[in-house]
Amino acid sequence: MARALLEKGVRTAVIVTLGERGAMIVRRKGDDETVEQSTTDVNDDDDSNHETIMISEPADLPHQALPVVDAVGAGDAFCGALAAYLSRGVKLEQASSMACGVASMSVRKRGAQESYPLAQDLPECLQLDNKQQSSDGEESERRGTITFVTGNKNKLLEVQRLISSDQGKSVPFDLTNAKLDLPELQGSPEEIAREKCKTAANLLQSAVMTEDTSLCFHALNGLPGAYIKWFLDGLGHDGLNKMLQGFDDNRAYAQTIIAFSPGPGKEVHLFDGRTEGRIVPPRGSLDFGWDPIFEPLEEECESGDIDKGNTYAEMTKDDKNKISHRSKSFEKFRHFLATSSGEILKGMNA
Ligand SMILES: O=c1[nH]c(=O)c2ncn([C@@H]3O[C@H](COP(=O)(O)OP(=O)(O)OP(=O)(O)O)[C@@H](O)[C@H]3O)c2[nH]1
Ligand SMILES: [Mg+2]
Repeated sequence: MARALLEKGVRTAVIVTLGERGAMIVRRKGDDETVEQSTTDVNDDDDSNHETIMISEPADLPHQALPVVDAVGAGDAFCGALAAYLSRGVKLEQASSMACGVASMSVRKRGAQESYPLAQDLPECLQLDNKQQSSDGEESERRGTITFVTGNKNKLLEVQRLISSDQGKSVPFDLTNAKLDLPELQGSPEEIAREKCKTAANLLQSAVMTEDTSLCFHALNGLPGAYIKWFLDGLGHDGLNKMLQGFDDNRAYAQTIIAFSPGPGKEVHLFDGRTEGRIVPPRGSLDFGWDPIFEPLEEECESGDIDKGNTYAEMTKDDKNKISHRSKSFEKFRHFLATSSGEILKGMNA
């Protein structure tokens, strides 16, 4: 349906609201918000001409814990809020995420109009544009939104957990999520991360963060590294263990590289976090990738003051976050956001 509407001449994008799952933006590949209608011949059965961007509300809105009581008026709340944000110059993806946030407030009250929040009742991160307009150049008041582009729900959950445990060290940025599977070039983890982040910033025309995780075996000079996803899919936990048979070194490190760009064509900043461990037969919950075969070294556990001898999959999520590759990289990123926020906000608005 969205593709048919685009074919009939919708100029920018079709947005489909998806209830509690947020919303979806469908547009022609290569279009940004200002591009005139494409002349591409669109084939309804072939998705190669379109891109779909999944949008969710900003993480950690204060009302999220409240029960949903009535969905009447939620679509109108979304449309009204979207129009308001767009009219203030907020980009489509960010405006859609914020509009999901407003609609999710409306379903927590009964009725239609009575359920819409007043501007002054909106939480800080949904008031972004008011702040920007009223602050008149005063940077300390301004906030920016960064879109975490990932197709991996477990990564998103861990980063959301890191952010919510970050209260008190807060930075003037809100995080939203776009679920996109981006092409990943071959190369070193740094090269892959840099190119993926550039692609995401161009595609979304906004400030983005991406993250790439590698699992690097010392005995294999760092392989499978960034290609661990395909090795894990192809060989499973047992196969990964077998790859080390014949070596007397089962050590490996997990590495996350967060890449951040304030916008299309802007500099990409990389933040590297590593945790040293051993590859062992699988133990613990099977929720997340290779967690069951990665046992962090004793020194890593000591540094986080957690029990030794467990795989990531046997730890609580909070314990994993105390020592994980992801949390180390995230901590560097958070420090960068905290110490360079003025410059970054300028770059985002330039
Ligand atoms: O057990 C795990 N514990 C972790 O902490 C962890 N972090 C990432 N992964 C997995 O390692 C591969 C990296 O690939 P990756 O960085 O390209 O991710 P992805 O393609 O799934 O998502 P994204 O690229 O859309 O963000 C994928 O198989 C991920 O599922 C992990 N597995
Ligand atoms: Mg990937």
